[in-house]
Amino acid sequence: MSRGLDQRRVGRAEPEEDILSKSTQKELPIKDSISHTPSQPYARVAVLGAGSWGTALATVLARNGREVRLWARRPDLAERINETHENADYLPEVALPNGLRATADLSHALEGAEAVLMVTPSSTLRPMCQAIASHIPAGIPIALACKGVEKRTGFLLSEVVSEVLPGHPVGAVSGPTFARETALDHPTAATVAFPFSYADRLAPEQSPAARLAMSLSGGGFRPYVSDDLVGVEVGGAVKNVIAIACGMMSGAGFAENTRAALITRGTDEMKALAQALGGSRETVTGLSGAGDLTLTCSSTTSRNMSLGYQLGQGIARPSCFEGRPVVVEGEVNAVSVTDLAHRINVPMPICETVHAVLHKGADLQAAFTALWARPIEAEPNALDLSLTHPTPDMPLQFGVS
Ligand SMILES: NC(=O)C1=CN([C@@H]2O[C@H](COP(=O)(O)OP(=O)(O)OC[C@H]3O[C@@H](n4cnc5c(N)ncnc54)[C@H](OP(=O)(O)O)[C@@H]3O)[C@@H](O)[C@H]2O)C=CC1
Ligand SMILES: O=C(CO)COP(=O)(O)O
Repeated sequence: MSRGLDQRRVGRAEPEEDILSKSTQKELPIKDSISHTPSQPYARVAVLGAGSWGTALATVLARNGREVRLWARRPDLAERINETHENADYLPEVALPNGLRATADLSHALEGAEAVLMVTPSSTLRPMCQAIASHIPAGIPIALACKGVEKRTGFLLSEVVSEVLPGHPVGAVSGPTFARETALDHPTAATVAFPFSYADRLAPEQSPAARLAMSLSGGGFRPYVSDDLVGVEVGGAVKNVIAIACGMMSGAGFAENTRAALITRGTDEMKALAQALGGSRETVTGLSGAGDLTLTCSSTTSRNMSLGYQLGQGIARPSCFEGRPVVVEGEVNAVSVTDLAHRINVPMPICETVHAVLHKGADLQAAFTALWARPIEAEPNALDLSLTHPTPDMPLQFGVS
């Protein structure tokens, strides 16, 4: 039984700070005996997924001197990337570095890799892990660059990896990082998170988080390191759902006050979920939480914001993105995040509202009117209040700018 599933059974988990301080106290003699030599970047990295984000991360790694094998699902795309040094399907007109080679053969992609990045949509993670199981040597660190919660199980994506591929350190790379800007080397910061314990007899500098951060670091790409994987993963999964809410309200004609309220209250929903799963509320105020939420809620470059915006304008789902299939993680994660929140009794009213509109046929205007008319709450939730909204039946004035 995985750690997360245990926590979901018993409800609220022991706070991360307590776990860390206890283990640090116990492990002090080990900590003192570890030598802190400089961190070595990984020489060769496999990036699985040649969509926009996989290609951007592979570009950063290769530009910073790593040998990179980029796995593309379609052999023709792999061939075109190698011939033209461009991924015209996902990042047109971005020159890809020489150290980046694409392949459609998973065993070839993983051959000699010292670390692996998983960058296909979250719903494909479990089959991807199953597909690589016989090709990946034991102990190779696996970092998630996809964002989400698994729908059927309510597992964080790291728990999916640990279940299918036990024995690998599992972490994540997450932050406010639009793929195209990252590939073009615009100044970008992100968090690299792996759980850390001195009991593993590694100095922090030798941890997978530090080594992967060193591997990515350079040019415009500035990584930060964290050991709160739960907090980092929760931010990445939830921010996409909140961005859809932001898009819906913007598309329906509301402006900056509304966006700021949704970003702030959305951050609170992330904090509550992270804490309930054993992560830290503080992590959620960092790049992978509030940082990514701010980015994603700020422009229709975001596919999640854009979907919400179109729905808020009254465009029917099949016509959004001109009918093209586009990966919108918040759409599937509106279901998985709210299901998980129900299981462990965490109120997430914005995510609930998005879920109701996307998947339960709720009317967008009525659903957001109800969201705004909820009983008044304390901020932060220290006070035990019982205050009803004074005008619960007055609808929001949609369409008035
Ligand atoms: N784009 C961005 O700016 C960022 C994205 N992310 C996250 O990265 C993840 C991937 O998104 P992104 O790269 O943007 O998506 P894209 O739509 O750009 O690319 C999707 C990729 O996944 C592949 N794929 C689709 N279905 C499957 C499947 N069933 N099995 C294996 N591969 C599949 C596609 O292959 P094919 O071309 O053959 O269909 C393609 O390579 C998401 O979780 C997203 O949230 C995180 C940070 C930034
Ligand atoms: O995660 C992202 C930026 O950090 C990309 O957001 P979208 O999937 O909404 O485009």
